[in-house]
Amino acid sequence: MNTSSNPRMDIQGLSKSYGHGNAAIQVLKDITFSVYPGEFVCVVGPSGAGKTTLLRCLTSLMPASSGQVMLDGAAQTGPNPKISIVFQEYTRSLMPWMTAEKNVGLALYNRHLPRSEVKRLAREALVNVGLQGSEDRYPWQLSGGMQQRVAIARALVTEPEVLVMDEPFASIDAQTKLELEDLTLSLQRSRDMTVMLVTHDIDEAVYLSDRIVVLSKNPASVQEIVTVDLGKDRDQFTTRESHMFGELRSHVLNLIRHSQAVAKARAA
Ligand SMILES: Nc1ncnc2c1ncn2[C@@H]1O[C@H](COP(=O)(O)OP(=O)(O)OP(=O)(O)O)[C@@H](O)[C@H]1O
Repeated sequence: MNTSSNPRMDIQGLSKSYGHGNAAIQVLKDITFSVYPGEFVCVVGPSGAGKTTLLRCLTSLMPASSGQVMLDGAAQTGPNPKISIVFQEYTRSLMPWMTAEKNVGLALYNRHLPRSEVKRLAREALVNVGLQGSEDRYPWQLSGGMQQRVAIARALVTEPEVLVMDEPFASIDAQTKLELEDLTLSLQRSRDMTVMLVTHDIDEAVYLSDRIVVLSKNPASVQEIVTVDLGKDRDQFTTRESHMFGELRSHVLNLIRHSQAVAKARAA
């Protein structure tokens, strides 16, 4: 990550309201931050703050009410193949009638590659997420963690510049979640990829991030951007036990508690 270089993604004054007229509810208000090449940024905030709305707007899955998102200096006007997305609900994002290999190959459908090349790339992507030997299995024959690995392979087979993940490990058991966090970190490091990940889990955010964007609520705006100076080499035991990890966790937790209290007082 190099914050002195040009941003890979520049989110400028993004606002979003649902509904119209008197019934309109503003969820995002003037969200502005940049993500730099090779950076791992997590977005956290109170429950229901608008984290998923933010990811949908910045990947153009949904139009923002105002503001814009720049990718490598160009304003985004629709979904961009340089950005891949991994959703929380792998059971709904994988095609149950397709094998793991076919699910991954699906991401390459509009590249007009020979079938043999799609097969080769899909198999290679599955190897990269530790699923060699499962290529011909269907999603329902795989554990939740394995299904999410397929979804990650499908997101990475197109070699995106930016990987956007919306609570990707929220429905995964605790042990597998740690493995998938480390898998994501190692894929990000080896490809020098830019990752933006939304999570409810503050420990996960501190463990994975170079910086954490903490959102407030009602409407969501950027409360603080926390730099995580834990170095590049992270380990589920030693990193999480370090003094700095504990301090960062407390700081982020306090920010979220504060914005939750403010939102509650405003609503009262
Ligand atoms: N399509 C929609 N139409 C109207 N309101 C919506 C829509 N999608 C989300 N909302 C509302 O916007 C607010 C933010 O929702 P969003 O899912 O973005 O928050 P979140 O921070 O991701 O939530 P969570 O913490 O539960 O994951 C919520 O009040 C939600 O009810």
